[in-house]
Amino acid sequence: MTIYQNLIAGEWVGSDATKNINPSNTNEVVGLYADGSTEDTKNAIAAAKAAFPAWSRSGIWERHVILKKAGDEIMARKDELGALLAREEGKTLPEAIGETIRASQIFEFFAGEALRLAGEVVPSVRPNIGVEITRDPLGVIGIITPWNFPIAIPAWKIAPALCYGNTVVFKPAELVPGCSWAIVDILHRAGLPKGVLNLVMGKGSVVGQAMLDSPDVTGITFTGSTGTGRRVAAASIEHNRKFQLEMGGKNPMVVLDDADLTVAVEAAANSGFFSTGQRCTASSRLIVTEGIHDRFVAALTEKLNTLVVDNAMKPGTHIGPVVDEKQLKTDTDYIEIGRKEGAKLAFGGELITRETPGFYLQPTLFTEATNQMRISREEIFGPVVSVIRVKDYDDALATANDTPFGLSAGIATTSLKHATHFKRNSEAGMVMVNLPTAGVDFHVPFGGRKGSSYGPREQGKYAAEFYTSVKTAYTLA
Ligand SMILES: NC(=O)C1=CN([C@@H]2O[C@H](COP(=O)(O)OP(=O)(O)OC[C@H]3O[C@@H](n4cnc5c(N)ncnc54)[C@H](OP(=O)(O)O)[C@@H]3O)[C@@H](O)[C@H]2O)C=CC1
Ligand SMILES: O=C(O)CCC(=O)C(=O)O
Repeated sequence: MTIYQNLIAGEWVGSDATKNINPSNTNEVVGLYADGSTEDTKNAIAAAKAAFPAWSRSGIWERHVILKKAGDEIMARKDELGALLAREEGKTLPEAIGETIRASQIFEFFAGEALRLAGEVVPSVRPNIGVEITRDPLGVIGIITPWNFPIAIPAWKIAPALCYGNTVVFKPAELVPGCSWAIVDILHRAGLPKGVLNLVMGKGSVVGQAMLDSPDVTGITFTGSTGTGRRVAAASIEHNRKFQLEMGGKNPMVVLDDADLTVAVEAAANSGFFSTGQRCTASSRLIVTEGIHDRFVAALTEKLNTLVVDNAMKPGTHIGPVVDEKQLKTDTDYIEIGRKEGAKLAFGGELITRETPGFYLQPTLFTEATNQMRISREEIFGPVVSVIRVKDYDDALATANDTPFGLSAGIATTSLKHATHFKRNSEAGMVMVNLPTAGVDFHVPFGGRKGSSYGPREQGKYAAEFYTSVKTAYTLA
């Protein structure tokens, strides 16, 4: 089998490799991907540092053309790349193609942003002096991505990093290197100069750690677990480096008595269980007022009965497998914890077998959960959802906000008053009304509050805040 190699200083290198396994069919090896070392990472950082002066002064048309070419090629290959994504991560083929389209749109968006780079000229408070405010690129950006969005998250970090004139060392999650390799290959062929974008696949504890330890990495953007996020933060403070963290969520969806039941059930099923619940924006707490509680639980259970869990590539599958054995164990451990805590298992909870050997788990719904139970407080990151019964809207809002996290939050209601109040008073970075808490647009800010995020927002034009440093220049006229 061919080894998909790392890209360091414009050369494909590496002979040690790790198998990329399909979670829908563990007999299938998706490909062999290079296993980078500390030395490889140091070489990649040195290459990115050497390439920075020229790339930071490159023309905006050159950046536009390269990012646009990448966006166009990803779109032209959406079915093939979507299939690769579904095979390596396990989300269903339609979801995977949708994510691939999103990645293409992100490159197109930042191709446009490259042409819109601008500063400000303002008068000084002193006579005969001009003031210019501009944005400089940071330098070498370390990009560390998780496994759950194998093409969209790399796209929304790489595209702005390059657009604003930074060079990059990129380390994707070891579980899903395929889509990352493909987009780096596309950008390389699109004409990026040597060393501007370096790919080092391999273990977080080796490659990621070497990035954290390097004084030459001037910014790190990270999405993943809270534990690793804290390591990124500690190491970055040590090096006086800018960093941005997107971590977990325990996102609430409030369902009020006056909700449209169909809208509420569709939003809850999508948010809680699609993409196998493996989204940081998933709703894992359904906070339901008394008057609709029993009808909502009955309708949601009926909906769950219709969802097909199977091979991600099979037509008709609604929910693919869990990503790997480790995550499956986390999910089943939490199901056991929920049972012991006294929540009622209203649906699912069992492992299932399918034609192909994979990590299949039934969508799992607990009712009679409290907001203090571990299943309601800790991020599970699987298709496991708790329903928490509350008295009224005020109780629902207080319960929704009573969490260490604050990424996204939703409300299902037909009341303008409650929707408006919830948008204002939710302690989450993203609020959805009558919509799933997951599934966001690519051109507007993405990020949360409290334990979910740290640093400036990602995506849209707000991305400039992380990837650039503001400079104020004074000139005597
Ligand atoms: N907010 C989100 O979007 C996500 C949240 N999670 C949460 O995290 C839990 C565990 O997932 P997991 O994949 O283990 O998350 P991690 O935080 O371990 O992984 C995220 C990224 O960090 C890398 N990494 C791991 N250790 C280090 C290190 N010491 N230094 C630098 N980088 C490192 C990983 O590399 P590698 O994987 O190659 O070792 C991966 O690229 C999930 O159950 C879920 O709760 C997970 C994914 C996404
Ligand atoms: O919900 C989305 O569209 C994005 C979610 C996400 O970025 C994540 O789960 O890491």
